[in-house]
Amino acid sequence: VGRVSIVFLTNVASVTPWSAPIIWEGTFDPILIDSIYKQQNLTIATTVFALGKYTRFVKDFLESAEQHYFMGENRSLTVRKVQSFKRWQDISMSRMEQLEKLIENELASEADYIFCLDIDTKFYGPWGVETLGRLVGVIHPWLFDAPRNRFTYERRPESQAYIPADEGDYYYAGAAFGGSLEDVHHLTKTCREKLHIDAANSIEAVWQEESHLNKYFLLNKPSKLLSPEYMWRDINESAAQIKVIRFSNVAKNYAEVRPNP
Ligand SMILES: CC(=O)N[C@H]1[C@@H](OP(=O)(O)OP(=O)(O)OC[C@H]2O[C@@H](n3ccc(=O)[nH]c3=O)[C@H](O)[C@@H]2O)O[C@H](CO)[C@H](O)[C@@H]1O
Ligand SMILES: [Mn+2]
Repeated sequence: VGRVSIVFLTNVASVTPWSAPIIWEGTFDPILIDSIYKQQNLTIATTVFALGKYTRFVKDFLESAEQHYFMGENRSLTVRKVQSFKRWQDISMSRMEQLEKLIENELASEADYIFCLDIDTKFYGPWGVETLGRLVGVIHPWLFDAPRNRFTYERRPESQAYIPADEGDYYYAGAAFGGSLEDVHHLTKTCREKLHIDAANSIEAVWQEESHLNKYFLLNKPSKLLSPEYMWRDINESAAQIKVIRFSNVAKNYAEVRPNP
């Protein structure tokens, strides 16, 4: 009596057209890469914003990060008060300027890498040194499988985030990006400038700073991409390509949690 195992292989691209790696489960050896990075004694900064009712997400974010997000002693947590806004869109967009100033004033000299994450999220699997790189973007969980003509880029030429129909590589999530302090400073500064120009012209990009991030990554190619394992739709959603959910949105009642529609 024999046993037959059937393994379903789902092909995913593990490299971009400009030769940057795309990180999926199976494309790296976590033990080997950990042992290499441990010798470097790196400091990784991570930022999240929690304003208004979004403070409810902080506990699960932090507790799950303790379990799955990098590992190491000497962790420290700093809380800052930031200006809030009436509209959730303004809260979300204002993160670019806050991050730009935070990097300039404090983090540039203190950390080697930074990740900037949404707070309505939770870790479910390992997120480690395989994610480190000069400039890191995450492929959006709703559009990783979609053809380019379905990408929700800003399509109005009046906006600084405009991307014409025949351009664009991937659709990136606004909820997670990172890299070296220098590169992320340049990213946040550029997006802040473009957001201000749009505001002065009374135009708001269709997906706010996520639209500007997508324009930035079109012109400044990320050196590493993370698969949607690193920013998934919801823990209860599955897709054949996703073998491990490492970090996911948590379900939220938009009408109840946001200050405006
Ligand atoms: C998965 C993903 O890529 N999510 C992006 C998406 O919608 P989301 O629905 O994920 O946006 P969201 O409501 O989570 O807002 C983004 C972030 O702003 C902060 N916040 C927002 C409202 C509030 O009252 N208090 C508060 O603290 C909080 O850190 C939150 O995580 O589009 C947004 C801009 O349109 C952002 O680019 C998000 O990152
Ligand atoms: Mn979010």
